[in-house]
Amino acid sequence: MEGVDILPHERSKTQFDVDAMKIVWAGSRHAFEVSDRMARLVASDPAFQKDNRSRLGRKELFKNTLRKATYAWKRILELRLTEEEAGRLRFFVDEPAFTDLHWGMFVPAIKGQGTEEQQQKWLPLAYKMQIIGCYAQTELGHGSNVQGLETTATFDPDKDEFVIHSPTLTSSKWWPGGLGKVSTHAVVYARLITNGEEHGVHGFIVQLRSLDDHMPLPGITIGDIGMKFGNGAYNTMDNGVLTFDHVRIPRNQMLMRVLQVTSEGKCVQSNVPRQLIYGTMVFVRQTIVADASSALSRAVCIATRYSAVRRQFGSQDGVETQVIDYKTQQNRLFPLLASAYAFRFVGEWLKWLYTDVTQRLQANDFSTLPEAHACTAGLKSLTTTATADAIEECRKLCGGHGYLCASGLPELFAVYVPACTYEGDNVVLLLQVARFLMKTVSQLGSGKKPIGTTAYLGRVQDLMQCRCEVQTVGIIYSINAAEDWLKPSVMLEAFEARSARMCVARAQNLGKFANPEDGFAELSADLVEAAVAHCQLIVVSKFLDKLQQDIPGNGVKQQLQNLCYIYALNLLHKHLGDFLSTGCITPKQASLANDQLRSLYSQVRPNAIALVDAFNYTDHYLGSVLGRYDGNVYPKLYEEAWKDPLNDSVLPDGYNEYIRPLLKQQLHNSRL
Ligand SMILES: CCCCCCCCCC/C=C\CCCCCCC/C=C/C(=O)SCCNC(=O)CCNC(=O)[C@H](O)C(C)(C)COP(=O)(O)OP(=O)(O)OC[C@H]1O[C@@H](n2cnc3c(N)ncnc32)[C@H](O)[C@@H]1OP(=O)(O)O
Ligand SMILES: Cc1cc2nc3c(=O)[nH]c(=O)nc-3n(C[C@H](O)[C@H](O)[C@H](O)COP(=O)(O)OP(=O)(O)OC[C@H]3O[C@@H](n4cnc5c(N)ncnc54)[C@H](O)[C@@H]3O)c2cc1C
Repeated sequence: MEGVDILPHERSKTQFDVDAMKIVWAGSRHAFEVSDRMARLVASDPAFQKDNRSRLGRKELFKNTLRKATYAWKRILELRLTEEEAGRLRFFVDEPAFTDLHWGMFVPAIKGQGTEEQQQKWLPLAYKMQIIGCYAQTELGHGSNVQGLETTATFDPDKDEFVIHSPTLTSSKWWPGGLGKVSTHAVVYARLITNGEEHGVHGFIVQLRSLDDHMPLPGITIGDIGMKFGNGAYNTMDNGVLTFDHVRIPRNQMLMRVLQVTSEGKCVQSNVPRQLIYGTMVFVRQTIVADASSALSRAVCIATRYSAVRRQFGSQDGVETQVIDYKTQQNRLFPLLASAYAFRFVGEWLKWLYTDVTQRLQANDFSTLPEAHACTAGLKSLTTTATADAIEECRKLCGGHGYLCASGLPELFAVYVPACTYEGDNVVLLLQVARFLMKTVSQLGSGKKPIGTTAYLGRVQDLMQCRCEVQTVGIIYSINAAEDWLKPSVMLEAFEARSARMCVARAQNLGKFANPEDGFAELSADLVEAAVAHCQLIVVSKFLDKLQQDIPGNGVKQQLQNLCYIYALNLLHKHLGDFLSTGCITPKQASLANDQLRSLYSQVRPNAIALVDAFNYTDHYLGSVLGRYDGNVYPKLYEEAWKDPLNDSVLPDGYNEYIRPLLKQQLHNSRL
């Protein structure tokens, strides 16, 4: 069987209701319908064509993005799309643009950190896009260390104004998306100084450009920071540089929900915790987790379809083997497929957690903010690292053709990989999780019961006193055969015990240092490992929780169960050192886990194509010849090659200047 016949044949082997799975993936029937409608709308509109992106120069590329972003906004208004529909439309347009920062960070920063009055003034302008905003926090010298920012906002009580100033080169704002060429306004983070005293970093709304002619206002120097990794990719975004030379703004443009500055320059702290200044990052990190499952599922969809189409070796009956049938290919691909589903469900849960913490904050309940910070930071780190690695693995899974831009994978990697850095470097974020875990463990002795995602540390409190010996974990007695690994309680216990034991061991080591900060610095690599274990436990437990829900559709739950156990058992295999060294499982049980994993791959194999079809991606969104729905890869790849500008003429530009004289010279030399 060749070409276009392969994927229909694969689909005929499916053992579950794909339409029902599409709804599980989307989150609800309503979400599916909205998403499906928006995907078709974008795919059918030539204005959203994107297949030439990697061939455009920077200026052309950027102008093209301006056209698409403004056209998308026009369509949103014309069609009176809801916020949900607009969000999905943006998703399928699939091109980073200034509007992401306007809607994704500028608006949320004003909503989260502005007073009622400030929201009433600025949000209507932003909602109508009469002003365009960005989020100007990072500087040339400091990104991770927010308290180290150097831009100053000095209050001048005589004029009732703040003076925003960049005192050094390293205080130049550097990186904000949308800043370089488009934004008229920014939320600028600067050190607040009143009456000669410093009061930490706060957000200020600053107008950057004239609303008449778009020229930078006096005292403001502004530009783009230059080309970034990859062709096309994130170069559609005008990440910018910005300096202030004593720029004055009215006092009421400091975002004052957390701290108010009076006209005399007195600072009045509200009852809101200071950490709320970081609230926009919590919001965006949560959206980044949801986005990870999208990027990962996209890469996996391409690699899975192509692995079914591609054949190499093993011709017994004259037909070569589909590469998806090689166990090594399955062992690399299926855990990524499982991760896409796992990240989808943990993303759903995180959205719930974020909504819950936001409602509590509105009611002045700040108790769950530290957990929300730890979860968003940790899961952002875990999912983006895994997704960036997975996209690259998918490229390799597609062999040589994966390296072609036509596969869609190089651009996907280039556009995705900065997610490991923006909104917090992934290691820096794991260190935040580690701090949270160490604090939780240190409070166990005082009888404070951990709640939420750390409740397990309380449940296994007896472990804290013991010497972490093998016998203390119940799973030791529960797993005697490979199938025993398919018990949810066993799996959960294994991950909880591993994480708890790693946390306790790290806490005990920290206790050996006279100065805890010295200990934290010295042991930071170990602490990061404990943070990863904790975050992996969250993902596994949320997937297991999902399976407890009523999931309609023939065979759907069975497939999800298979994927859940593939996700967990593959992690167990990859981190076997942790599980064995903490005495959570025995070597024999580890070997049984591998047997079970292989068996699950065989169960997923006939359903693999349907499991990626359930993502419901259009060919437009996938942007990949290898991942085409119809599997017609070779003719289309051949066709695509001829579209390259190098093939516009038979002789390349430069033939007469370089190739011809070279060949003539060689000929001349050989005759001598
Ligand atoms: C209708 C039409 C719609 C049109 C449709 C369009 C739709 C588009 C929508 C798109 C939506 C979203 C897309 C968004 C696009 C995203 C693109 C990404 C662009 C990138 C942007 C950025 O990168 S912005 C800059 C981000 N920067 C960082 O992340 C910096 C990282 N550093 C930090 O977060 C902190 O400084 C760090 C935590 C590392 C250091 O803190 P620390 O040293 O501990 O010191 P302190 O600052 O003193 O903190 C102490 C205590 O505070 C706690 N804490 C820290 N952070 C937080 C937090 N975020 N929340 C709560 N609490 C926090 C910390 O735990 C300490 O607590 P303790 O109790 O005292 O221990
Ligand atoms: C594409 C892109 C878009 C961006 N958009 C925006 C935007 O819109 N607005 C905005 O304000 N910013 C934006 N940023 C900036 C981004 O938020 C920062 O780059 C990010 O927070 C990382 O900070 P940094 O660059 O200072 O890295 P650094 O902190 O300098 O990291 C360098 C290395 O040091 C390590 N490191 C740093 N601190 C520690 C520590 N305490 N312990 C151990 N290791 C450490 C890191 O792990 C990393 O390996 C963007 C960045 C990118 C790449």
